[in-house]
Formats: sequence, C-alpha cells, structure tokens
Amino acid sequence: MKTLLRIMIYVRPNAKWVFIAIAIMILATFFDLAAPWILGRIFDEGIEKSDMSVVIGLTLALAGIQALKSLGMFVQGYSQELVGQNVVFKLRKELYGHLQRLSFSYFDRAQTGQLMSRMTGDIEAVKNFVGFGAMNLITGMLTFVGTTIFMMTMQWKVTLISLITIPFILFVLFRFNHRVGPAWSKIREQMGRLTTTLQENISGIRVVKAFATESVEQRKFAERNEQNFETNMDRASLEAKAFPLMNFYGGLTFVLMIWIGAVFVVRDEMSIGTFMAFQWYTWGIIWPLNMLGWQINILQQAIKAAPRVFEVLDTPVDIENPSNGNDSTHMSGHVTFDHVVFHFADQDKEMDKPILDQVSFKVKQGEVIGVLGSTGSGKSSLIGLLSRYYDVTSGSVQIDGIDVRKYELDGLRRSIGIVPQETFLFSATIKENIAYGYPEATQEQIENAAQKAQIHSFIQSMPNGYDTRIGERGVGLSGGQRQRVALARAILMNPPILVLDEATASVDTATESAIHEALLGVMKGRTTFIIAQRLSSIQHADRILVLENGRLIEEGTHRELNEGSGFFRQLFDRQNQFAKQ
Ligand SMILES: Nc1ncnc2c1ncn2[C@@H]1O[C@H](COP(=O)(O)OP(=O)(O)OP(=O)(O)O)[C@@H](O)[C@H]1O
Repeated sequence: MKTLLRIMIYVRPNAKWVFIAIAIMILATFFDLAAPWILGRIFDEGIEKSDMSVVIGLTLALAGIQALKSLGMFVQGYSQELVGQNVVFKLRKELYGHLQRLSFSYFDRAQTGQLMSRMTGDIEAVKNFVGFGAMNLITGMLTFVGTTIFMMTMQWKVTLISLITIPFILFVLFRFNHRVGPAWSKIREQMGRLTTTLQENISGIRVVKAFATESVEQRKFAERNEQNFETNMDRASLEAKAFPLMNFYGGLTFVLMIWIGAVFVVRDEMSIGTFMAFQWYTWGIIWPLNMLGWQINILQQAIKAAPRVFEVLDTPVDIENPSNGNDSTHMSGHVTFDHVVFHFADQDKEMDKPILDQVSFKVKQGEVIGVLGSTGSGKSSLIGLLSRYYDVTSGSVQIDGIDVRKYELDGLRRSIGIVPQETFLFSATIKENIAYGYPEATQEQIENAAQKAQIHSFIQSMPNGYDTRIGERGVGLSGGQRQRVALARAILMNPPILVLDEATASVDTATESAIHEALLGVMKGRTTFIIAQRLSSIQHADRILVLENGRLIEEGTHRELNEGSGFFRQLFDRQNQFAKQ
C-alpha cells in the first residue's frame, strides 16, 4: 500500500489528465451499460411489436454509442499513456539526478547492471501499471458494479443465481495474487543480475578474451538466464492454472444465465428482450474478472519493481554540499592534513584498521609533493579526501585553513585537477574529452593544454585531428595516450591544486621525462601532488611523503630521505640496482 501511495505522488502532477481519463472511462462504461439495455428494447418494443421505426431508431442509437465510445477510447488511451510516460520521465529524471549526487562510497558497492535495470525495466514496470493497469482496473470495477446494478434492476432473481460462480472466481484470483507477487519479485531481481552479468562481460571483454574464458562467461550467463527462465515459467504456470479456471467459472456464469434466464422467460417472469440484454451484460461481469488476472500481474510487477527504484532514491547522500559553502574561486592551495583517520563506509570503525591512521602534514602553496608508498598503502585514499570523494572519519583536511567540508562542493572539486589512475574517456571527440570540465574553452586553450600534456602532435596526426571521435573507453588510444588526454583535461581546468595519481605510469620513461619537463611550467605556482611508485616520477618534487599501511612514516626532501635508511632509501637502492642491470 505504501508503495502504491508513493507511486501516486508521481501521478499527482498529471491530475488533469487522470481526471480526463477517468471521466471518459465513466462515460464509456455508462455507454457500455446502456447498449445491452437498448438491445433489450429493440426486442421488446421493436421486434416483438413489429415497430421498425423503434428498431431503426434504437439501432442508430447503438451505432452512435459505438462511435462515441471509440472517440472516448482514443482520448482515454492517449491520456493514459501520457500519464504513464510523464511518471516514467519524472522518475528517471529523479533517479538520474540522485545518482549524480550519490558519493563514491555508494558506487564502490553498487552494481552497474542493477542500476541500469532499475533505470529501465523497473521504471517501465511502474509505467505499465500507472499508464495502463490502474486505469483498466478502475474501468473493470466500474463495469462490474454497473452491470450488476443494471441487471439487478431488470431481473434480480436471475442476476443473483447467475452470479453464484463469482465467489469461486474471486477465490482463484485471491490465490493467484498471493502467489504471483513473490514470483515477480524474483524476476525483477534476476533481471538486475542478468543485466549485471551482461554489463560486466561487455566492460571486461578484453580480460575475458585475454584469458580465453568465453565459455566460463557463457556458462555464468546461461545459469542466470536459466534461473530467470525458470522463475518466468513458474509465473506462467500460475497464470496457466488460474486463468483457464477463471474462464471456466466465467463460462459457467454465462451458461447459468442462459439456463435460468430461459426458465424465467418460459415462466413469463422475464421478457425475451431482457433475456437478450442479459447475454450481453454477462460479458460485463465476466471480462472485468478475467482481466483482473492480468491487472494483478501488472500491479504486482509494479509493486515489486517500484521499491527497487525507491531504494536508490532513498539512499542518503553522505557527501553533502554544505549550505552557504565557502567559495573556492580564490583558493591558493595551502593544504593541511590534521590527524586524519579514515575508514571506508563498509568498514567497522571500531574493529577494522583504518586506511589512513593519524596522518598529519602541511603543504605550502605551490609546493610539489611526491607521495610514495607500496601498493595499498593509502595514497589514492589520501587524495580522495582532499576532493571529498570520501570524508574523514576523524581529524580534518584543510585547504587555505578551511576544512574541505565547508567549501561549496562543485567549486572545491573544480579547484583540484585530478589525473586518476584509471582514465575514463567519453564516446566523443578528443576535443570534447579534453574540454570535458570546461566546455567553453577555445581551440587555442585546448591545444595549449594538449601540448603541455605531450599529446598535441599525436592528436594532429589523427585523421580528423581534434575532431576525431574516440570510443567509450577511449579505444583507439593507447593507455599512455589516454592518460595524456586526461592530463590535458586537468591542465585545461587551470586548478590551484593538481593531483597526478600515477598519471605517467603507462608511458615510457622518455615520454615521462618529456611530460615532467612540460609539467614544470604547469606546476609553477600550483600545489601539486604526484603519486607514484617509481622515483623517476617524483624527481621534481620539493618534498616527499612516504606512506605505509596508512601511516605517514617518512617526510622530507630527496636529500633528507636519501640520507636515511627507510622506505625511500630502500626504493632508491632497489631502483638504482634495477637500472644498472
Ligand atoms: N571501497 C573500499 N572499501 C574498503 N577498502 C578499500 C576500498 N577501496 C580501497 N580499499 C583498501 O584501501 C587501501 C588503500 O587503497 P588505496 O587505493 O588508497 O591505495 P594506494 O596506495 O593508492 O594503492 P595503489 O598504489 O595500488 O593504487 C587498500 O588496502 C585497499 O584494499
């Protein structure tokens, strides 16, 4: 019930169209009810009394009713669809908007396929109910009640006896409703899993092919496909059992009506016209009940699908944009980490070891900081806190002395140009990809950024230069080229803080050197964090932070750290030894 009420909130803005659809529906139902009555009159007043003018007049009235009904059906069908489509539109818009606001923690756990199936199939199921099921449910109920009333007023005894089968039909319906709900719940969930399998397979097709695991993937998909097939067949068998039984009881109503009606006509307690009208009316009893089976299907599907959509909509946004947040336009880039402790959302804050543990350091505006540490030591997490991808568990991260949680969120993120480890390029031109965060950029600005990222000449050598379209994942570009496009994207934003998260890991040492030479100019006056595994990447760093297991274990200049015997010195020795071999 709660789900239905919540769906209705989305219908409310379309109240005018709902009202029009219902008004036309009531009118159409009334016409439906009047038609058999007119037929009865044709028999009793026209044929029985050999009065052709009555026959012609009433037949014309029937034709008029049919024409009006068809017109009504058109308006009703249109308004129903309009209401349904508006609900889909609003739900999709809200869901998409909410997804944009949800934090990294949510996407760390969410499955893309599940989200896609909620955005498409589940919302569509809600639409089917709103735009079709609900209206037909009301039409059916109106027709059933109206028909019963008409029949009762015309011959109540025959009506009551004929309706004796109705409780049986209702019982079948009740049982069907009870069982089909859980089946739909399973189907919707399975569709989500099936989409996830498909999405992961397509995204990871290169890994699948590299490991020649196509058959394993096929089996995985087949298994899920089979589960979905079986649940659908279970549902179909519920329908197959219920619908013919309802049909049987419906048919029995018809037979009873003919039999009892005939007895009453013979006894002169019912006119032949009423008898004929009852034949017609009986359908007004049977079809709404038969249709009710389908409508229950549509209703149950929507009831099981809607909570999957609402679940996403109800997920709280844990990285909130503060009201009256600080403006970051004139941010200069002093960074302070003050006793920062950080856990991911799925970690137990009491029991689990923090990802970052009591990390404190200060960075002056314009300093170039190298962040070193073995894999998994917390380097990317450290940077994630700066841009508020995640918030600290305790302690604080400050820029220019202001806690990052107090900055207006978009402004804060735009002030920190990040070149992430994994580059994502959109299916658009190279130019659009570089100008992603700054679409108003001029061609000159874009080319300038590309030059600094050492990718300009390569772009120029492409068939359509900057207008060359690249694939969803930047297919057609090598890993290093993709990283350089991402680097150009960050440079173009002209941010006071620049973060290169293993940004040159995929390029050869010569290109890395060239990028770093070019970056010297870019880094000038900007606070820069260079996260790296190899020392060559941080040769221009003013200071180096060394992380291990989430703790800041060393801090200093190249010289200072070289004189020690810690992680940095060991790495230096290891990489030197490797270079000599
Ligand atoms: N969403 C998450 N939930 C729980 N733990 C996570 C999550 N993401 C990362 N971790 C863990 O946090 C730790 C730090 O990860 P992080 O990515 O910051 O390390 P890193 O130093 O950047 O590693 P690398 O050099 O390999 O990129 C790792 O042990 C990782 O397993």
